[in-house]
Amino acid sequence: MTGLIARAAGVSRRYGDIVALDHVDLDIPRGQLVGLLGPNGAGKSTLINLFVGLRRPDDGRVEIRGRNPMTPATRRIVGVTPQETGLPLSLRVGETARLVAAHFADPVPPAELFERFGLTGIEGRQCGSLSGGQKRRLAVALAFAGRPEIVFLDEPTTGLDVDARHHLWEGIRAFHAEGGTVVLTSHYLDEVEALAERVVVIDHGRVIRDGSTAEIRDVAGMRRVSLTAGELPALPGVVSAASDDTGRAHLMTTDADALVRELVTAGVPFRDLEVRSTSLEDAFLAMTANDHRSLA
Ligand SMILES: Nc1ncnc2c1ncn2[C@@H]1O[C@H](COP(=O)(O)OP(=O)(O)OP(=O)(O)O)[C@@H](O)[C@H]1O
Repeated sequence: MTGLIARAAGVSRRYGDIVALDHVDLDIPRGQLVGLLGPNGAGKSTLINLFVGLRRPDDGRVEIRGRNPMTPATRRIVGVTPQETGLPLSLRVGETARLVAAHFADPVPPAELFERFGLTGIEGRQCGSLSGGQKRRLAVALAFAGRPEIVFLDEPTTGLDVDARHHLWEGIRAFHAEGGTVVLTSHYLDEVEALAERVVVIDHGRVIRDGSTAEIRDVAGMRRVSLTAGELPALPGVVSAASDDTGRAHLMTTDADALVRELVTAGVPFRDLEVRSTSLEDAFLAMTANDHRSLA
């Protein structure tokens, strides 16, 4: 089946005076792996809560496969790991997995799920005795138990060490490779770069950018120009400038060629010039900084 699996159309959600989402439009085609990126309080979790039917929008419409996410039939095709996971602490890991599996007609056998998410060997442990990282991995694994069509993962790898993160990534990638749709939020920008094919940047309850990971980087078009020099004159096109402990200057610019030409024209004595493309994190910071500036 192709086409859209999830849609938010003109969605707003307020909590008292706080506008958590402000007229958000977002279409998610079946099979896509989408990263939602944004600073704390941007509205990412609120959007996920609407998609999984935990809350209703104040305005607009949210649909999963064209239907209300709150209906039981729709919930059965949706997997979710919320930001804060409440596992039954006195149940064993295997029992918990079987309990979750019992809600579905054709669940993934727990052993297969554990294998996929690197949890084999802890089936007999009580959930309450697991480390924070193990609890997190179990909670994420359980989102896949019912062979969902779409999975929403709110900061799936928070608090995990590098190995555990990579194990989870493999599980998520395997689901996606079989045609599953994934929407994840993350504060780890390398995670979004590593997993997602599409990045939706949310800030102040609005979608401020929507594109491929490469496009998002290009939109900001930022380059980092690093050099060792004495006092630098005012240079056009420099978005931000900083120097490190060694006195090396790092200039963020949207036009590295023009900046280098300007340095030469101005007769600035410099050495060890380096021009690098920026990480998504740098681009993201530049984007939100630009947006805030344009509002000023
Ligand atoms: N139940 C609630 N009651 C009141 N305000 C809320 C509630 N849930 C969220 N908010 C507010 O709505 C805004 C959006 O919050 P949300 O949790 O969706 O952001 P987020 O992008 O997921 O943030 P984070 O990255 O910190 O998890 C914030 O200002 C938050 O304080």
